[in-house]
Amino acid sequence: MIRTIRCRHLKLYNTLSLLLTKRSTMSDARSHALGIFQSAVDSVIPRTMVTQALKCNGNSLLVNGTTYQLDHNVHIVAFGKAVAGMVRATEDVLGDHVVDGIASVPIGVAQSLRDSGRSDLLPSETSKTKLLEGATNNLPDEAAHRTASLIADFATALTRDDILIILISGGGSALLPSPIPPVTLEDIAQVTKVLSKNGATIQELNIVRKNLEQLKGGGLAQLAYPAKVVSLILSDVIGDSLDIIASGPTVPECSTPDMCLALFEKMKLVSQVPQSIMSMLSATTTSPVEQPPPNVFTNVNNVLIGSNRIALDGAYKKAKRLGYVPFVVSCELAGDVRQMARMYHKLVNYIILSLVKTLQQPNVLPRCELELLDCGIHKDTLNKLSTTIEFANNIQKPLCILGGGESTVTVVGSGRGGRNQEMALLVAMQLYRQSIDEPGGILEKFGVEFLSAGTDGQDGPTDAAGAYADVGDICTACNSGIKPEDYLANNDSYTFFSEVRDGKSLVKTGFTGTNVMDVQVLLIHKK
Ligand SMILES: Nc1ncnc2c1ncn2[C@@H]1O[C@H](COP(=O)(O)OP(=O)(O)OP(=O)(O)O)[C@@H](O)[C@H]1O
Ligand SMILES: O=C(O)[C@H](O)CO
Repeated sequence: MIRTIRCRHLKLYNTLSLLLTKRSTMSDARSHALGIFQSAVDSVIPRTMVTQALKCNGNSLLVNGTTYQLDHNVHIVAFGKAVAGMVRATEDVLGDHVVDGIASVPIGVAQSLRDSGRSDLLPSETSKTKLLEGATNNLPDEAAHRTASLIADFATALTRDDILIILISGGGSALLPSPIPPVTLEDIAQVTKVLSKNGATIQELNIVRKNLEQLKGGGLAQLAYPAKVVSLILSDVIGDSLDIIASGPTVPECSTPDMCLALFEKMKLVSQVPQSIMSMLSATTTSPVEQPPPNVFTNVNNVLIGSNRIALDGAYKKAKRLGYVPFVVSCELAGDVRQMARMYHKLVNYIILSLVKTLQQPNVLPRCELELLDCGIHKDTLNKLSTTIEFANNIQKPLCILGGGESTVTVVGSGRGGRNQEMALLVAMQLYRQSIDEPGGILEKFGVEFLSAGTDGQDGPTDAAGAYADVGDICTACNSGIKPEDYLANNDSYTFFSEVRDGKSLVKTGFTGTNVMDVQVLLIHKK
């Protein structure tokens, strides 16, 4: 239940506003947070990743320790939300060694890239790769199905002299539907909807897809055999499991139909799963599963070229260059957005308590530690953080805490927003409430800025990547009669940030051409 903010504390707001709108500190910290986020994105943009992965020297191509002979024998297959730019970068590196290609990309992607002035993320005019759009609303549809069939035929026609470069990113599962009859495309769309609506994880959803579709779970690599396969993979899943990203079309499969049936039972969804799927899974469990030829996967070179961890590495380096002591709390943060915001609020308190080492209240720090463990932070991480805080304190430098992953929002209201904007608003509100509850407390001795944004540049159905927020945003809102808790209750974080400070707290990067989930930047400095 959202507690009502006590707007009668007007005097205190004004003092806080004054403190928090000290122009230079505010804008410095803000531009630092944005710069750090931008570096995270820059380290996983298609051109950076692809040129690092494909090393060309004359007619030889080195990828992940394996050398390939180039002889105008490269074919491209691509599917996912971020592959248009990956195709462009691959063709730029390999030039006319690329002879043909097919890419399955989301509906409208080409137009929206052109509209936002990012034609550099589209295949060039002379590209050999056909860009085919489909999968409206990230669901498998007829258009994507047709493209998937073309891709299957394309891969099957390759010979041992060919090199197939497969470019994979998040959203690839919906863009490469290949139901095994009698299961139909509609059945696949139906089971996807039922599982997603009932809170199945992406791991659970993709295990089901892999057991029902031909190209998933290593199926595409099997069709391409005996061609040599190089798979460049951009991860949008926590843990970066290659068999889960886009349902692992080039990764050997070890799940079974039994696992799918057990999942439907566990989630009490048996009655909502199409009959053809239930029959197929039940039938396969009783007959031995067909094994792929033994050499298929020795011909496959799967390379993870981008991930949230790689993005956070980029952010870490930038923070260090800007004079912060950086610390990565985790690149696997997941769960409800309120829990994640609570964790960041606890982190702020843990850090500032450690910095001031409150001798008057010796129990506060251990309590804070227990709360963080309770929020899912590992003991090991806390120990390392504690050493980092001490180091920052000794050299009198500000701290930059970095986190990454993907939160979830249960949308109950009719407002506009996204998980990142909602998290930023929640964190700022918790800090604000603390300032009200503890006037003159230790929080006021520190500047705290928080940014949360999606690396793809789009947070929910909005044109913002996320938001940057601090106590000042909430003070400013309250001073203008805007009640943040009303916006939160209506999942209307985008409108909130648009109305406060003329929308300057929204992070707007435009479509970035990559997608490795979300990044948080928390800056803490002594005032
Ligand atoms: N008004 C809202 N406020 C907060 N979150 C919202 C709102 N509307 C939608 N969302 C969230 O936005 C998400 C969908 O947006 P988005 O396209 O960024 O995520 P996605 O489909 O997971 O894609 P990707 O993983 O590629 O970022 C959903 O998780 C949904 O809960
Ligand atoms: O396409 C998919 O399966 C998801 O985006 C996870 O990679």
